Order: sequence, then C-alpha cells, then structure tokens
Amino acid sequence: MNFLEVSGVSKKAGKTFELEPLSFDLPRFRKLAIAGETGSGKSTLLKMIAGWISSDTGEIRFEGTRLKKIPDEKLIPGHPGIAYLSQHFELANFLTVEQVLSYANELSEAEAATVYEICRIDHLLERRTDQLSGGEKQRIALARLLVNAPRLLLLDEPFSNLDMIHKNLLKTVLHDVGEQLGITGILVSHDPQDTLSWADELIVLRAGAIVQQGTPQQLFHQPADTYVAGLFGKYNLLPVHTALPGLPPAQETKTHYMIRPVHLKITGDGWPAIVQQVRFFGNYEELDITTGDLQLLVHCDTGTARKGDTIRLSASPNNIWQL
Ligand SMILES: Nc1ncnc2c1ncn2[C@@H]1O[C@H](COP(=O)(O)OP(=O)(O)OP(=O)(O)O)[C@@H](O)[C@H]1O
Repeated sequence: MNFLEVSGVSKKAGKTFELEPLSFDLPRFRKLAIAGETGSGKSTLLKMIAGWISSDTGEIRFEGTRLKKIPDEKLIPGHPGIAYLSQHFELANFLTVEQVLSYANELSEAEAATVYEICRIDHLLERRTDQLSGGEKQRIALARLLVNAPRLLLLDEPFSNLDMIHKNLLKTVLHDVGEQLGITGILVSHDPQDTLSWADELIVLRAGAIVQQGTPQQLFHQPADTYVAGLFGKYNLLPVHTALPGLPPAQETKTHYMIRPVHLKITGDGWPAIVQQVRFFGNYEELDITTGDLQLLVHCDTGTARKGDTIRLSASPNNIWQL
C-alpha cells in the first residue's frame, strides 16, 4: 500500500479541457511537484486530491482508504489528514493571528509553538489579520493548516505574488515543514524553476496528460521532449547531422542533440565560435554565438567574453542529451 495512490483519475473542465486518465503513487515523506504550462491541469489534479472537486473516473486512495467523492458521497470539501493551501485562502477579519490559530489548533501548546517557529510567525501572533503583508498572511494560512496535524500538505502556486525575499523565506519554511514535521507535500507551480530545488520527484503535465515523471535531475538533464526541456530553462538544439568534434554518435530515432547553455564551456580547444551578443544577468552572462551556420546560447561567468571575440566551445558527453 502506498501513502497516496492516484489511479486512472480523469476530469472534464469547461467545454474544451480534459484531464486524461492519469495514475501515480506517492510514498510517505516524498516531495512531489506538479509542473506544466498554464492551463495544463495542475490545479485541477491538486483539487481532486484535496477533495474539493471529484474525478469523473478512477479513484484516489490515501493511507489505503478510498477518498469519498463530493458531492455524491459527501457534502463538505476536503479530507481528514489532507491540508490544501489554495491560491485564494482567506483569514477571518478583525481577529488576531493568535485567535485565528488557536480556534484551529489541534496540537499541544509545545507542538503549536514549533509550527509557529517553523512558519516564522512568532512575532506576528498579536497582530490583527488586516495588519499583515501578503507573504505574512500566507505563512499564517499555512500554520493554520499545520495545526490540524495533516499528514499530506497540498500547495497550489504558493510562490505566486511573492517578491524574491518572501519567496525565499517561504521556500525555507516549506523545507522545514517537510524535514521537521515529517509532512508529505505536493506542490503545484507554473514556474518549474521553483520546484527543482524542493521536489524529490516531478510530474510534468501538458494539455491534461503526464508527459514525463522523474527526479528534478532527470527532467533537467534528460527531458522527454522540447516542451519539458523548455519548462526547466533555456536549451540549444543541434541537428544530429551537425559535424562538430566531440558529439556522440546519434541514436536511431533521435533528431537533435540538446545542450543547456550552462553546459557549453569556453575552452582552449573545441569548436571555433564567434560571440555575436553579450547580455548581463548579474550572476552570469548570456552569449549569442555562431559556429558555422549554427546559432547557440552560452551561459558563462561575467566578463568571460566580449562581442566580436572568437572563442572555442566544448561540452562534456554527460551533458549532451538526444531528443
Ligand atoms: N470550473 C471550471 N470551469 C471551466 N473550466 C475550468 C474550470 N476549472 C478549470 N477549467 C479549465 O481547465 C483547464 C485547466 O485548468 P487548471 O487550473 O487545472 O490549469 P493549471 O495548469 O493549474 O493552470 P494555471 O497554472 O494557470 O493555474 C483550463 O483551461 C481552465 O480554464
């Protein structure tokens, strides 16, 4: 028995969208992220697991028990043991944070104090809910779910609308929730970059279907297609007939080599190339380069090359993937 078993669930939403029957298992304590472009069905899937909407087919089992469907088998959304942090959470007005949390609390005082500490909200307990920033409200909404002692936490786009500082703070909080509270998590994000550092496993959706499932490393280095490759960052495509030294023999059925810009290294020997453009991104620079009739992107340390330079490039065979 797996902690969570999703078997053949499908859902029609609106006139045109259909989440195709999909299945996956999630062992306890494993962090799963669901990525995909806008409208690919991420939230629909998460809401079905949360018990906010029902699937048209299939079933979901949590800790061995089949989850009841709403509204056929139960009227109130949600399932015991599963917490769902929606994009549109609400906190009761005119209450202090402490009141909001104590009404929901099912933990001992010491356990609740640990949750407040992990959520970095100790200093906010006396505040009223209308005296909080968006990021603070969100961490309180999260704490309110955690004081119900869930075993599975579902997070729907938790990083949207947060500036970099609050986003990083929330990432630390979510890391600690998994590590210190031992809560299994599923996170949905339209920005796959946010999921790479958090997840143990990723599912990529496109148009309501799973296109790839694997570790963040697999999805980044060995994407199933250009859609998955593009979700996780920029990439170069070189036709397999490209005559550059060091490229591995092309596999049958593959048409292109894929190399991430960060994996093209400027070296003493390698393919001669001309730098056409340099763009500054702070931590790195992005070069437009041409080699023969190919145009490629290279990411390198700032100040490595200037427009017009002739450079030499190479890539380790480990960082060349075929599509
Ligand atoms: N209640 C609904 N009524 C009509 N259409 C819906 C409903 N819920 C979802 N849809 C449609 O289903 C599709 C998938 O929506 P969903 O919210 O699951 O996508 P998503 O991948 O989470 O997108 P985003 O990243 O933009 O949140 C969309 O085309 C959406 O318009």
